[in-house]
Amino acid sequence: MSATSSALRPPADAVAPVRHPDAPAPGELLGAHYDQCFGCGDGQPHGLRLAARAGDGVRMTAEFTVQPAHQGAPGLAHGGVLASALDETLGSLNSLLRTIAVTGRLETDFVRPVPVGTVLYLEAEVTAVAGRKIYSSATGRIGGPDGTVAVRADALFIKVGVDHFVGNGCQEEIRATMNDPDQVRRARAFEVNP
Ligand SMILES: CCCCCCCCCCCCCC(=O)SCCNC(=O)CCNC(=O)[C@H](O)C(C)(C)COP(=O)(O)OP(=O)(O)OC[C@H]1O[C@@H](n2cnc3c(N)ncnc32)[C@H](O)[C@@H]1OP(=O)(O)O
Repeated sequence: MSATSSALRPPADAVAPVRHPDAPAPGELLGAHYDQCFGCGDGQPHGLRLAARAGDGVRMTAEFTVQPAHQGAPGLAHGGVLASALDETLGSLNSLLRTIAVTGRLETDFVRPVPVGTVLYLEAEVTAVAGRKIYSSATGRIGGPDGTVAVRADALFIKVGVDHFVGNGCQEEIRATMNDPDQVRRARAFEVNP
C-alpha cells in the first residue's frame, strides 16, 4: 500500500520535465559523480557502487548488488541502504536536466524483503517540475526489469547552486572535483542548466 503525502504532489502550475539537449544519450552509463559518494563512488569499500544508465525522456535505470555489508536482518538488505539506492538513482535523474539538486523529501515503500546477493534493478523518472522543485519517482525490482517490485519511492528534489556545496561541504574536495581532468565527471558534478 502506498499513499504519497501532499508535499510530493506537484502543484497545478507544474510543467512536464524537459530533457536537456546535451544530456547523456539513452543507454549511456553515467559513472560516479564523486569517487567518495556512498551511492556511486568506487572509493567507498562498503558503498553501493550503483551504476546508473540514461534512459529515454527524463528516465534513468540503475543496478546495484546487495552485499553482506548492506544487511539489516541476517541475509536481508537494510531498509536505509535500499532508500539510499533509490535516492542515488533519483538524484542521477538531475543530470538529464543538467541541473544540480538535492533531496528535500523522500518517501519510500518497502514492499518485499531483498536478500543479500540480489541485483536490485531500479527505474526512475522525473514526473514534473515547478520552479526549483523537481518531482520524481522510482521503483526497485528483484533481479531485473521484469522482477518483483521490492521498493518504490516518490521524491522532491530542490535545485541548488554550487554555493550549497562550497558553503556546507568540504571545500578542498569540491575544488578538486571542479579541477577534475575527467571532463565527464566534472560536468556531472557541477553542470548547471543556465
Ligand atoms: C563534490 C561533489 C559535488 C556533487 C554535486 C552533485 C550532488 C548530487 C548528490 C546526489 C546524492 C543523492 C541526493 C542526496 O542525497 S542530496 C543530500 C540529502 N539532502 C540534503 O542534504 C538537503 C538538505 N536540505 C537543504 O539543504 C535545504 O532544506 C534545501 C536546499 C533542500 C531547501 O532549502 P532552500 O533554503 O534552498 O529552499 P526553501 O526552503 O526555500 O525551499 C524551496 C521550496 O522547496 C520546498 N521544500 C523544501 N524542502 C521541502 C521538503 N522537505 N518537503 C516539501 N517541500 C520542501 C519549500 O517549501 C519551497 O517551496 P515553495 O515555497 O517555493 O513552493
